[in-house]
Order: sequence, then structure tokens, then C-alpha cells
Amino acid sequence: MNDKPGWKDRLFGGFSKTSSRLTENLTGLVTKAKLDEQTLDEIEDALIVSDLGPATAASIREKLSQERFEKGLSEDAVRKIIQEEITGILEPVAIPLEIDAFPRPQVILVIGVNGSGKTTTIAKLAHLFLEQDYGVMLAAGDTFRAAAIGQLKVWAERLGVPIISGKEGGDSASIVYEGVKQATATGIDVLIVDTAGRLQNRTELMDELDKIRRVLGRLNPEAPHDVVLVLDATTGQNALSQIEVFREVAKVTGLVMTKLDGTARGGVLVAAAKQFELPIHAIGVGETMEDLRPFEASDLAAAIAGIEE
Ligand SMILES: Nc1nc2c(ncn2[C@@H]2O[C@H](COP(=O)(O)OP(=O)(O)OP(=O)(O)O)[C@@H](O)[C@H]2O)c(=O)[nH]1
Repeated sequence: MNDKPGWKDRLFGGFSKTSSRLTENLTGLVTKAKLDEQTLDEIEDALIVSDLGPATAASIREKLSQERFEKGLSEDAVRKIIQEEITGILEPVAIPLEIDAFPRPQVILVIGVNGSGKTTTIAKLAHLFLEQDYGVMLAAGDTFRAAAIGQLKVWAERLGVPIISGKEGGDSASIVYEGVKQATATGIDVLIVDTAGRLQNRTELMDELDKIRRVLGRLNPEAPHDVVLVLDATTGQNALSQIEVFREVAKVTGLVMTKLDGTARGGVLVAAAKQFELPIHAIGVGETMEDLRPFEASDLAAAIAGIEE
């Protein structure tokens, strides 16, 4: 991924809102001689309201109390411990999406509720794979709304990649089938499939995904290779319930969290990592196709802890 200057600033800019809640409490610490129970409680509360989740907040509290209790402690040292703890949670799930399927194409289904940034993420992933010299094709499997098909076509044109699409209300499984056939015939490495991803009707979604799987299975039993759930970080705790539901109905293999630029809710990433242990492939930090970033555990942990490296 190309390291356009400024992405870290944007991320830190977003996370600074998250960390400023921590800052309020941590700043008070400097004047205290020791880290007492009340201060630990305050830190734990600050971590919880930063969307990190109660489990992570409790484990950080535990760590702070074990290591430093009764000692005078600087705010920087507390931040460092918070960063280390968060890094430990995030590192195991920081797993990029690799193109390694044989035979090709690798089929990636992208799911997520409307407005989560699904379409933009598809464009960002396509751009990422093109940069790695893979041949990319898109399939407009979200036939539920004409606008979704149109939007994906615009991205395909901008990216210069082929797209398979049908009519509004058409059968998404047959579009995906056609996509795999054409991708195979033309030596495409990766087929990225947009899906309707409506959570309002779980049975419908499950049926649709099952049908896609069945149809794909006729061409390649390994497909789909990845089922990537796109989440909007600005929805905070709601993103966690989405993971829970989608994981049940759609056999999610990994996550991309979007809109981490300019949200105070980035801590939810940590809660998701701790609770679900699903790979987090990348993060979205803006609206252009270059705005997908690898998920770097220690950078993110530093941003959340308010440490600028
Ligand atoms: N700031 C910011 N905006 C984003 C990001 N990703 C997507 N968006 C914006 O969020 C809005 C929704 O994104 P889409 O990609 O259209 O989302 P979708 O899930 O496909 O939504 P529907 O088309 O409604 O199904 C658009 O205005 C995007 O530009 C991101 O990482 N950061």
C-alpha cells in the first residue's frame, strides 16, 4: 500500500478524540503520588467510554495495578502500558488479505449493512490488489438497488477493471457464477463480489449467500475464499452486534473497519479484536481508493493511547 503522507495524521486526528477522553483522566494522574484504587477506577471508566470494551478495560486496569501500584507514575508511563496492552490484543488479528488461491480466481465476498462503506471498500481493495499487480474483476452482486450497481460501475471505470453486472432485482448468484467463469477465462486473479448484505431480513440474506456458495461450489469448491465484513467504526458498539449477527449467518472470515478518520469511536476495533478474534485485514481512513491502510497493531495502539510516534 502506498504510504501517502498524511494518512497517519488523519488516523491520529480521528483517534485524538478517542484518546482525549483518556487524556482528561490521565492528566490528573501526574499530580498524584501513586496510582490508587480510585485512579485505577477512573482509568478503567475512561477506557470503557472510549469503546474499548469492559474486558479490555479490566485487563488494562489489572496490568496497571500489578506493575505500578503504589509507585509514583507519569502519564507517559501509563500511556505506554495502555499501548502495550492494546498492541497485544491487536497484533494476533492484524492479518492482511492475501491473494493465494489456486486455482485462480480468488473469490472475495464483501458484506455489510448499507452505508457501512462496502462499495468504497471494494474499490479500495481492488486498488490495493492492482498495485500488487494482480488482475482484478468486480461483480455487482448487490442487485437489490440499482444505485448500488451504478456506483460499483463508476468505481470499475475509474479503476480500469472489468465488471460483471445484471439488472436491479436480478439473481446475484448467477452474476457471481458468470464472474468466476469470465475471470477464469481471462486469467483474472481476484474477483471481488458486492453483496446486498441486508441485515433486516436474516433469512433472505442467508438464503442469498447459501445460493451464491452453492453456485460457486460447482465451479470451485473452495470458493468463496474470503467473506469480508465491512464495518463503520462511527457506529461504535453497534459494529460489535453486526459482527455477531453476520458471523452467524455469513461465515465471516475477516473484517475491514472503515471511517476511522475523524471518529471518536476507534476503540471499538480493540473491543472487536478481543471479543471475536477475527482477522482485521485493513482499515478505511477516507473516501478515496487510496485510503485503505494495513492494520498496524502498534501504530493503532499508540494512536488510541494518545502517543504520537
Ligand atoms: N470518512 C470516510 N468516509 C468513508 C469511508 N469509507 C466510506 N466512506 C463514505 O461513506 C459513505 C458510504 O460509503 P459506501 O461505500 O457507499 O457504502 P455502502 O456500504 O456501499 O453503502 P450503500 O451504497 O448505501 O449500500 C460514502 O459517502 C463514502 O464516501 C472512510 O473510510 N472514511
